[in-house]
Amino acid sequence: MMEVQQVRDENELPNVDIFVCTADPIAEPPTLVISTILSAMAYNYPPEKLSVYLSDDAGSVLTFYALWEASRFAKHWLPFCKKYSLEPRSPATYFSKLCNSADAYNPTEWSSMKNLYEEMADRIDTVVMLGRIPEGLKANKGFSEWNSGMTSRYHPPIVQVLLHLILIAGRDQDSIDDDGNALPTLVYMAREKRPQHHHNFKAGAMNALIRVSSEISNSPIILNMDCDMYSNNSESIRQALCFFMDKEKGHDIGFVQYPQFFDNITKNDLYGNSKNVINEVVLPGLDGWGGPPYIGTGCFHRREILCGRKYSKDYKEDWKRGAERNMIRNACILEERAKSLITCTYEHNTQWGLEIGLKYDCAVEDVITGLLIHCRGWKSVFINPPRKAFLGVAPTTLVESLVQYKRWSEGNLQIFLSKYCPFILGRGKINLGLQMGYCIYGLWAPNSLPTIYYLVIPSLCLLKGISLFPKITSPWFVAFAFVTIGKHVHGLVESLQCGDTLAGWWNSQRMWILRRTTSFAYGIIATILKLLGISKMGFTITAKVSDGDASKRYELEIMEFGSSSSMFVIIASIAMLNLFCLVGGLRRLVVDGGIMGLEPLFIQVLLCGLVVAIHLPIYEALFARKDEGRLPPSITFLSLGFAMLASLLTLA
Ligand SMILES: O=c1ccn([C@@H]2O[C@H](COP(=O)(O)OP(=O)(O)O[C@H]3O[C@H](CO)[C@@H](O)[C@H](O)[C@H]3O)[C@@H](O)[C@H]2O)c(=O)[nH]1
Ligand SMILES: [Mn+2]
Repeated sequence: MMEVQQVRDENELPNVDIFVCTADPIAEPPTLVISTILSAMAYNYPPEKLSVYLSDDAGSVLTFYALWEASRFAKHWLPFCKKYSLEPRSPATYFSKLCNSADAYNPTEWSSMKNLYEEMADRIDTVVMLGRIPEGLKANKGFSEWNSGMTSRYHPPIVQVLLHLILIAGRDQDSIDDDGNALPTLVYMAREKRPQHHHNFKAGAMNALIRVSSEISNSPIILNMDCDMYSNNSESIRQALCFFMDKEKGHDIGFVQYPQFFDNITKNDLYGNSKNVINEVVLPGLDGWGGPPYIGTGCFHRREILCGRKYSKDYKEDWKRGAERNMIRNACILEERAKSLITCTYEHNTQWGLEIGLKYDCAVEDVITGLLIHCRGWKSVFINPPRKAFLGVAPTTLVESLVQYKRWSEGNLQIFLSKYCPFILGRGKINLGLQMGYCIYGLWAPNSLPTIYYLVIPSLCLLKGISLFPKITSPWFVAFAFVTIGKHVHGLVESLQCGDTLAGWWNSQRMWILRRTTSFAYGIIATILKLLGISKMGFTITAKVSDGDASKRYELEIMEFGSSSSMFVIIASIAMLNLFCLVGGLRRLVVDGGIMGLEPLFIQVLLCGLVVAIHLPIYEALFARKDEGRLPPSITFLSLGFAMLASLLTLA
């Protein structure tokens, strides 16, 4: 990858727009959001060519306040980053990781910057805790957009240009930093929300951003970042541009996707959240078949392609697009124009969400949008440089992780069952390998059915003494052993090679079982209900914070239950059932047949034993733990009841 990097004339660099989405000031704390924003503003890239947009789906004045603070802090932070070539440029991460000022080049400057940051973060946290902004600010431009009747689901469109170079001459003296250099453009946007109009979640926010930015900066390249995923490498824009601007091959490329990595994964990755194998094996593999899917964050698109353009040999990118800065000196006019593009009714009777912009009505708007781009003839590129480009927040509780996988499996199954199925839509348009690559995810959800079968039926048969698999002495046994051992050894080696630990691999095996029995099963049900028109699509945001004790347990890698989610009933019942079957089955063997009776049931004993072994943390949470994160007694009773019922019915 690095070889492609060419030194270019700085003047040739195109403008770049960065979109950051947030949706809830409680689940996604504004301090987290602005750290992402600041890391994006601080890219090593000519600031007058960079515009950063925040879409706030909560339309919250608290988030706006945080962004306003960030716009002021940026004046000090950006020169500081550039002066010392800091990495990472998210202040929250930088100051939390480099705790020792002795490592800094200039300890006094370092400490004063740290204080400045911490004071700002404190002010923001206080405002968020109180739920209101300081009285004195209310009259300020921007803040006066809010009034008491507004909620996250009911508010007018808001666009506030916080920093914009061209305005310097007029109102905005703030658009230069401490060293007198330009700051990137910074814009706050909250699209209009009314309860009677569906807002299409992140896809709707992205489409609104596309339109608002077209009015303000209109850059040819767009980078999309989730608010919880900061830039960890200030060179990422330049690296991505190497592909788009490559004289020979750049022409075909629609988007450039960086992997998703997380900076809150514990040593043995209890919830199997790290995507090491996906990032090191699967996505590079798909890259060879025409390119990785669009996975929502850390992705650079050409604006035109995001807006539905079909591939053609004659297409010429207008790299100068947006370079003629909007010469309107009055920010208010710009804002009013932009607002008119994000009303609830703007998209009515248009192709937005269908042919233009991100696709609506899919829980994985990113994947389906990327698939459509691929099918319009464009290629994508996967880029994974040694210094990670983006680092995010992975779910820290079991239920969060399961709900996230439910959304993903549901969205991908929905694509698979629709006219957008990669095999149908992609036929003749994309490589068969890529079609199959997309379908791995489409078939996640259906995979729950065989998994549940294998977790329940062989164990119940063991309890009853019915043999389902070949004896150890049978030649067929070899086939079973070969497939099972082969698959798992292969998986294990791959996982270790990609940097997982042995315990991490074991944990991820457990997570796959839990996901298949819960997330994926729910994913099937949700997809069916949606197909029948009984329910509508939802988007449950993943929480980015957890309370004190829960996060301590996360650090210690103790599984977090705590709530009584219906998913836990399934998990606990399967665990209990297998325990009963193992004990009952072994007892039967000892009492009736002695060790000789084991032969025909060997595979089942082994399978059931492994299921019990992998569920050990579940038994602990059911019976041994006393902390708040254990499984609640109601779940213990329910699961005992279900498991006993199933066992008794089997034996009867
Ligand atoms: O109505 C909504 C809901 C979500 N978001 C934003 O979408 C992003 C992703 O949401 P998150 O709860 O963090 O979901 P994840 O499961 O972590 O997201 C992954 O999966 C999603 C699709 O399911 C993609 O949209 C994301 O880009 C991808 O990182 C966040 O920035 C949210 O603020 C909105 O802007 N509006
Ligand atoms: Mn996320």
